[in-house]
Formats: sequence, structure tokens, C-alpha cells
Amino acid sequence: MTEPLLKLNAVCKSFGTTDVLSDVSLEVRAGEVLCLLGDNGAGKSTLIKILSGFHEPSSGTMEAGGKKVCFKSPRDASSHGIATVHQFGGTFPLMSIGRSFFVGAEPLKGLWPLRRFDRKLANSIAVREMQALGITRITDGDRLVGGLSGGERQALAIGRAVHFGANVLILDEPTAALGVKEAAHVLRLIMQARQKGIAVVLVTHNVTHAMTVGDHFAVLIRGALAADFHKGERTREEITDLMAGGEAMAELEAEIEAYQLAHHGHTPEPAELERLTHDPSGP
Ligand SMILES: Nc1ncnc2c1ncn2[C@@H]1O[C@H](COP(=O)(O)OP(=O)(O)OP(=O)(O)O)[C@@H](O)[C@H]1O
Repeated sequence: MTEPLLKLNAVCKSFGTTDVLSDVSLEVRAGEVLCLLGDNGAGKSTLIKILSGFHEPSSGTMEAGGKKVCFKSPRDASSHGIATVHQFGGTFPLMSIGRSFFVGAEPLKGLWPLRRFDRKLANSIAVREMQALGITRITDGDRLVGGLSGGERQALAIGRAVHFGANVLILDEPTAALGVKEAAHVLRLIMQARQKGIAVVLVTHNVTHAMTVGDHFAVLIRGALAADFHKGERTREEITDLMAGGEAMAELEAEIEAYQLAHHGHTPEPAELERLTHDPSGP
């Protein structure tokens, strides 16, 4: 088996007195899609912010390419080939496709002091990369990003990451808010990235999407790694149950059963049920 491209060893993260991640150990390898699953507030975003250099772990260590790393900023993470694409592609609506593709790494032309942005080159590369990802409708790099569909924006962001040599691609809910066809296209882009040997970390709430492209699955429940398994090791029902906090439902069922036993078979009244369902750790 290949060396993991990214590895977390017993990572914990707290904000003040709030413990958000506890003792998370996880790895992702080249050419693998790791799906990070979990209910709202489980800690998925916090985990990917650690992987992408937005947050430092409170304790625990991280390795990239077999070497211990400590990312102080997103720039540190990107210098190790880690690219993060945020939910809406993280692109700038009022920028052109060519500008947005090269933001921070603009190709220049002309001699100093007249060096300036090479719009034609930027546009042609951006359009070529998008077309290579199957977005053949885009032929004009001067078009504004704001006029692209959600799937096209994802393609722009993924194309950009691949063009700049990412070896780990972190995608935060890339199919949320997309129609069925667009979501399918984004899933195809993920498969293309995997075929190129890129490690993909995919955050999603959608079990179907995860099961379609995932090789490796990690489920977070209240900041802890509740399950870490590979394709074929769990059924869809088991994954759905884990994601929906199946253990919380099992606890509630046990509490209702105990109530019925203690109250001669009566089911709890609505007020009592509310008291039972109230999760003291909730908001
Ligand atoms: N900067 C912060 N300061 C304090 N608490 C935070 C901070 N960031 C996140 N949290 C808390 O950490 C917990 C996990 O949040 P996180 O955003 O990582 O969850 P998530 O799994 O990504 O949720 P969702 O699916 O809803 O996006 C939440 O209870 C959240 O309120």
C-alpha cells in the first residue's frame, strides 16, 4: 500500500472551553476518495480547516507525504499540494473566468516596468482546463464567474486546483444546492481527479453521493471518529444510521422503553417526550 499523502495522529481541537474534535486519527492516500460524513455540528468543517491550514490543532500531529508538518496558514497547506474548494467554488462572482482561475498567480507579459496581466493567456488556459473537465459550453474566458452555474463554478475551482498541482483536493459539500445532473457532473470530476492519482477528501451529507464515489469513509459524531472503513465494509443503511446519529436514536428508544416499563406501558405525553428528547449537549 502507498504512503498516506495526509495523516492525522490523535488530533484534538478546542475553541476556548468547547472541545470540537477529540483524538481524531485518519489518513488519506493517493488516488483515494475519503468521504467525511457526519451530522450538522459533528466537526467536519473544523477538521478540513485543520487539513487546509485555517486552524492549528490544539494537540496531536499531522503528516504530509510521510513528514511531520505544522500548517500556520492556508498558504502553508497549499505549498504542500493541498487545495480546498469551498461550497460554492470559492470563486469571485465579479471576476472573469480567466482572472479567477489565476488569482494570486497571474501570468504576466511585457517588460518591466510595463509588465501586466496576460489576459489572453489566462483566458485560454482557464477555458482549456474547464473544457478538459467536460465543461464544453465555456468558450470565453472573459465571462464573469457570477454567470456560471454551481457545477461550472465547482469545475472552475477543481480545474484550478489540478492545474496548480494539487495532490490533495478537499471539497466541502460540492454537490449541496446542485441539481441532479450538475451533481452527477461534479461527481464525475471527482472520479477524474482520483484517476489522476489525487487524494480527494469529500465532505458531504449525501450518502448516495458518498457511496457512488467514495473508497474510504470516516464518520464523525460530536467530534470523535465514530467509524473509519473502506468501500464494501458497511451497508448503505449502516452508513445512513451512523450519519443520522443512529446511536442517539437508539438511546432515545431505550429511554422511551424504560419510561413505558416504569409507567405501566403508557407512552410518554408530549411534554415528557420533549424532556426525554432534550439533548443537554444541544443548543
Ligand atoms: N471558531 C469556533 N469557535 C467556537 N466554536 C466553534 C468554532 N467553529 C466551530 N465551532 C463549533 O464546533 C462544532 C462543529 O462545527 P463544524 O462547523 O466543524 O461542524 P460541521 O460538521 O461542519 O457542521 P455542518 O455540517 O453543519 O457544517 C459546532 O458546535 C460549532 O459551533
